[in-house]
Amino acid sequence: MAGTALKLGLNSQLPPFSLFPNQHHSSPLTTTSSSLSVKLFTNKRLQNHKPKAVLSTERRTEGREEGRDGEKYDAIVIGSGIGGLVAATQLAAKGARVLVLEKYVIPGGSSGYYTRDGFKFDVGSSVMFGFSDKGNLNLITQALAAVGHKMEVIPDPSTVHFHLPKQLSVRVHREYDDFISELISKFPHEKQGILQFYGDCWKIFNSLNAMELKSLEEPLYLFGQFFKKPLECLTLAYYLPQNAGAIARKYIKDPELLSFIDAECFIVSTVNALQTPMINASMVLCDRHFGGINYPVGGVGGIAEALANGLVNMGSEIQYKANVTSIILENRKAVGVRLSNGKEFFARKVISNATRWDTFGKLLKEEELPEEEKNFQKSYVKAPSFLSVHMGVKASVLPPDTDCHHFILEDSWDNLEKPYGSIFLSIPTVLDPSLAPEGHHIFHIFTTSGIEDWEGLGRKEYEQKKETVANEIIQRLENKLFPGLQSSIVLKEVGTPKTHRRFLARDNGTYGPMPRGTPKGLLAMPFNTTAIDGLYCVGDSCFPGQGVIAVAFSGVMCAHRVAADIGLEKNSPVLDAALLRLLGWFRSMA
Ligand SMILES: NC(=O)c1ccc[n+]([C@@H]2O[C@H](COP(=O)([O-])OP(=O)(O)OC[C@H]3O[C@@H](n4cnc5c(N)ncnc54)[C@H](O)[C@@H]3O)[C@@H](O)[C@H]2O)c1
Ligand SMILES: CC(C)=CCC/C(C)=C/C=C/C(C)=C/C=C/C(C)=C/C=C/C=C(C)/C=C/C=C(C)/C=C/C=C(\C)CCC=C(C)C
Repeated sequence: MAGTALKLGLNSQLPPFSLFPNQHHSSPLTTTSSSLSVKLFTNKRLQNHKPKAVLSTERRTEGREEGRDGEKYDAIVIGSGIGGLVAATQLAAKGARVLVLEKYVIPGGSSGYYTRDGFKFDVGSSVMFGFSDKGNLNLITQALAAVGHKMEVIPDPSTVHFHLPKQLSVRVHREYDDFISELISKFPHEKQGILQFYGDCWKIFNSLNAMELKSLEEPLYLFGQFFKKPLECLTLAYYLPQNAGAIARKYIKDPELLSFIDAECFIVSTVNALQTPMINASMVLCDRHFGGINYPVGGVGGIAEALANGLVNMGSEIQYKANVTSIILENRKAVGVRLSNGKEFFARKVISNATRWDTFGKLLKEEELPEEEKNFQKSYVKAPSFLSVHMGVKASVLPPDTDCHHFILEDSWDNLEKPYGSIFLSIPTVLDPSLAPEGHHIFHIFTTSGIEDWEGLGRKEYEQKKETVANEIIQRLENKLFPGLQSSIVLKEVGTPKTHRRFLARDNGTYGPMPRGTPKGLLAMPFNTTAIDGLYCVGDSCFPGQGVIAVAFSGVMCAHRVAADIGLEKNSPVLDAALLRLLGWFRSMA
């Protein structure tokens, strides 16, 4: 539970966000995994598997690795973000032999971690959806169970505490009734509208929760679901092209309440409610009360570590410091990948967990951009990146009963979507004190920021700018919530969009896709197959978009489609072709 002692190394381990060369990050597979509360289920199949080599980039010296003639690998996955790891582990659980190639030294991407001076920091979000023990939408729990793991989690009593203009303060309690009563107490004249809007969200959530979630690109499954759960499927089909803001406006008139719903959506989509697909909004606005937000003991990085370990235990492989620089095509079919050191690996299918911009713009740069990708780029732009500040602070700076997650927008609703306009703050040590040395807390602060603000600066100017911008954000937090914050800091690491670009290998350090205008809900979002035969994408630039649980779903869908294509799941080539054409046509209508 919360107080479980986690032995963190005494030596500083430089963080991924440090820009100093020659930094090291100890392998999660050799150091910290034993200290995480990860339980191995009894699973005969897993016990019979012998762990294969990990970190084995040196295994063979010639250019070409095995995998071609004997078809050693059924699939290669480029990148070990949660999207890539879920696709890989789901495939391995179906009996496929998978190779994951990760550029960095540990798994997880945006859901990784780093340690420094006894603090253990989550790289990205600490708000975990899908981590409960009930329903069909606990996709993180299910992904871990597929590799025989279960992580101990700490229930968060509130998802987020909003601190908004005109002193509007709303706490999103775990219990739905408590949240709704608090919201109604702030907007009593909108009681009906509030119940109707959130009621629609529940209709969608309950439909999603009733379904078995698999690839929407696989016709036998999709038609089977329509047959088994017609009402639920029709509900989802009805809401698929709709956005939360438009539905909120059907029921609610008060502009301040509509702005609150914008903020509810912004924290998960980085855009306002009018641009946020209703299905995605419903998923997060309800799961936080249904399964609740649960924090994994030992930090978010433990999820990726457990998945990577599970993958290896099932006889597949993961290699680190394996930077894929191109996807190898033969007769317009993806057959393998080439690394920066010249090594080549071959497999029946290639899955890219790099963003679609990176996949098509960098790994396939010689190719003309396929029409589908042009359409994707017409509908979606890269969301800005983040400025992130990871701090260790003295515990005395926290008022009693401080919540774990906060969203702060001080003066004007107009600033919601502006760079540095609003501030996200997570204090995961409120839930799991073992992440920091005794008497200290972690502050993970982030705010949107574009790469253009950080380019063309000299080294000194860049460092000075990081210090100035971070200090302004910290001062705002001090003024609003934590008197004495500046003087309580014992450790501070600032990451910019350039840092995110470098360490997460995401074009411009982007947070993910953002609709160019008002989208038709999720209709234009591409699934996992691509115009290149044998190449699939997974992660947040695929349906349903950003979010750890969202990319986990994209991993489940991708694994199902690939498994059907390599004969590990039922498939029907005739229906496949018809459905893929139909889905392409739907997307072109968006
Ligand atoms: N600060 C934040 O909170 C933050 C920031 C960005 C993204 N996110 C969230 O993180 C999730 C993204 O998950 P995801 O699974 O889509 O991806 P990811 O970005 O987390 O992981 C992609 C992985 O692929 C690796 N990679 C990329 N290109 C590679 C290459 N050429 N060769 C080898 N490895 C390569 C990267 O190193 C990374 O580990 C989403 O939930 C997103 O919303 C959060
Ligand atoms: C195909 C056709 C055409 C039709 C058919 C119909 C149908 C059947 C349909 C179906 C559908 C489905 C199944 C769908 C599904 C979906 C899903 C699952 C979704 C999900 C989503 C999720 C999400 C979006 C999530 C997100 C999250 C996030 C992003 C988070 C974040 C967080 C953060 C950033 C943190 C914050 C912090 C603070 C405040 C501090």
